[in-house]
Amino acid sequence: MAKRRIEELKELLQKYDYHYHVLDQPLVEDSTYDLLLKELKELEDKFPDLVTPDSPTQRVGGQVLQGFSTVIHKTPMLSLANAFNDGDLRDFANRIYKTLGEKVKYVCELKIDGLAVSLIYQGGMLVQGATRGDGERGEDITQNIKAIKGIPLKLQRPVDLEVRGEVYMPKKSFELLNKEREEKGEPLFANPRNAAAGTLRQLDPKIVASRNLAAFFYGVVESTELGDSHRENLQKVKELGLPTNPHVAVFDEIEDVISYCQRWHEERNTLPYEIDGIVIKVDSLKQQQRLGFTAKSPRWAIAYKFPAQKAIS
Ligand SMILES: NC(=O)c1cc2c(N)ncc(C(N)=O)c2s1
Repeated sequence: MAKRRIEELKELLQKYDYHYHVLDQPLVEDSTYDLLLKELKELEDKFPDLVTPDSPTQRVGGQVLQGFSTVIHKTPMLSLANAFNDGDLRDFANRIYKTLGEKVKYVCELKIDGLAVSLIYQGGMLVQGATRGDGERGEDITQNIKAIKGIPLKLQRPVDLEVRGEVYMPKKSFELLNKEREEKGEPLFANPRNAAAGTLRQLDPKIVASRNLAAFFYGVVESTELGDSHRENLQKVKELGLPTNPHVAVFDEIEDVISYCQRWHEERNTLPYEIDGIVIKVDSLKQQQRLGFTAKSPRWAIAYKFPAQKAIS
């Protein structure tokens, strides 16, 4: 019966999307995927009242937008203070020890060179995607977010969640896109970050769908179920079906954080996406709360920035 088959197809396609775009381990050939999607589309055309917002057929909305409406972030999207050398990292550690009078664990994550976004899920369904904007107000890019296949339209559990992440363009997609633009005599994008930004600013979601953007999520804001450490929250985000970056490390000593930054500064070119540094956060949410924020950034986190890579001529 149609309703059951539609549910079955949605579940299959969502699983295939997750394995292909998040785990990078396809389960079926593209042709098989396309056939199932076509069958779902035909069934939904025959039974339009059985269409649900989490159906893969709803990823690329119909209309081209006239513009983006403004979103006011319930919790501001703050920027990170920067560290440019080992000394800055040691100062960061000393300030924290001075304030707390106790040791902390540091969580280190790759700083993805993309575009910060904030997603809101209600009852597990994606209801809004917004850019950072000025931190207080961003643009509503929900339509474009839905066109990014690695971003689930429905979470593995029906939770209410606001999650922060970075949308980026993998290096391979960037090279391909610039090759196409060169053949068409169009201006080239300077780097994957600009290409991702330019793509998310498109008013036509079909263009976004064609550009192969991806995302990593790294911060939980509003959630019905917060853990008590950043590491645990990252694990929760992953279990809910959101893509998270695999390179996460926890250290007790800032000297080990420094070597981790050094290592990734050397190895960054082996990654299939661009990073511009390492984000270091205090792991315990209680200790984060005690450290609080300055006017514009958390005292419990810092971005270790790599020196800009010389442009490859
Ligand atoms: N501006 C910010 O707060 C952040 C920016 C970024 C970024 N570009 N990449 C990764 C993380 C992370 N893993 O926390 C953060 S946090």
